[in-house]
Amino acid sequence: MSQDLAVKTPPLVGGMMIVAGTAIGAGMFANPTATAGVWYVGSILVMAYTWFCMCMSGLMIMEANQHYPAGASFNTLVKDLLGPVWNVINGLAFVLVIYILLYAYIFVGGNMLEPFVAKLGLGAASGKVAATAFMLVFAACVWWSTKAVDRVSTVLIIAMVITFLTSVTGMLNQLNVATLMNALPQGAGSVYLPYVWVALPVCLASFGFHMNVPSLMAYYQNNIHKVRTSVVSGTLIALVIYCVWQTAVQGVLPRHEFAPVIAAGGDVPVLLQALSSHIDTAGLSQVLNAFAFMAIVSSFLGVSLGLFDYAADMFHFPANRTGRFKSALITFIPPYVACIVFPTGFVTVIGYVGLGAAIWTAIIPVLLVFASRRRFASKASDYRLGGGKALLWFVLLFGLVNIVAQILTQFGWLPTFKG
Ligand SMILES: N[C@@H](Cc1ccccc1)C(=O)O
Repeated sequence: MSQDLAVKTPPLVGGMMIVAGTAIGAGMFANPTATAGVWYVGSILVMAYTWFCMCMSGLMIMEANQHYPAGASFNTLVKDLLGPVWNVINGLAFVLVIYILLYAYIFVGGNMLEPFVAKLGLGAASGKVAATAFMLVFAACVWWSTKAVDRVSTVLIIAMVITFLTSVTGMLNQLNVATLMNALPQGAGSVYLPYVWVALPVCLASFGFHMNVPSLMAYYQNNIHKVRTSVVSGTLIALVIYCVWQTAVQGVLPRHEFAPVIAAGGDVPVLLQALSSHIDTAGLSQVLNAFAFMAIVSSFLGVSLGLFDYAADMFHFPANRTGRFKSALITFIPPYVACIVFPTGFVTVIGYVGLGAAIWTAIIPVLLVFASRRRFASKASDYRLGGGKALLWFVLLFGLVNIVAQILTQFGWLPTFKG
């Protein structure tokens, strides 16, 4: 079995960072706004529920993956266990999610650069120029080499840890428990439960990391113990960071003051602007801005690499500059054009990410386990996720609820909190 102790595999911390790094991203800025309706206690419960289901579904991909040689891709598993139809559904949902994420990152990154570009005197064009500049600079990193992405990401992660700790400590110092509990005299109502549906898909998106599982199985040579620990602790790190962030934001910005942020589709600069009117020092809001910008860039790099490699593999583009240029065109042009032509709100599109991601991060993993338990006679040495069929149905239901919630929200059939 591949868990042979003689096989030396890389240290655990790398896997944990990969999972935490992929999970923590745009969702972070969407969560406080998307959960303004359920507010603080509700949001913590929604996040805990989502974390549990998403962590379990990650382990399900691992359980199915153990029957294949290390390095087998997500595609290989789906094609072999579920057949060509599911493989097409999976591929489409995968590409769609990445395109929407890149769209959101270019949108937000451009918005954040706009004040600087506006100083050049470009007038109304400055928003588009800013989005173009953001896309070109960071797409160039991806095109240049994976190593360039690796280097830039490492620097970003170190700077993010510093800015996150600085800004969050500053915010937690100014935290108001009455704000957090929505107990201010001018508090915005006490109806929370109907808003849970709108919050779910956005939270699902913020716990997505599942394309990492087959890569981790390759990285750790099918060592179940290491992959399981990476998935569980990486997603736990994400949960803790999201909860701290949620406390800092919803403890500073009262529920009724989310109105302008919600009206702007959850725009990150509008959220940061609203926060800065409650945070005393100007320095703190700058640190927060810097953190937000780096979080967007690091997700942009990580997510685009996923599609970049997928495109290169699918169209057999060579790994030279021209081949990489073709993969880059496929990766960046569609989301960039969409962003210039249809600039919509940020939280709105993250909801679509939740819809597409529910397919391949919740439903497909459950189906993979059903199929693999049927296909492969279980050996004593095999890993089997506990919880039996009940857990599989629990996670399947989670995926379906998220899909239905997002579709109904789109039709305007679910109550949305307006502040
Ligand atoms: N979790 C990522 C987005 C993501 C969704 C689905 C899969 C992978 C990544 C974020 O919050 O930015």
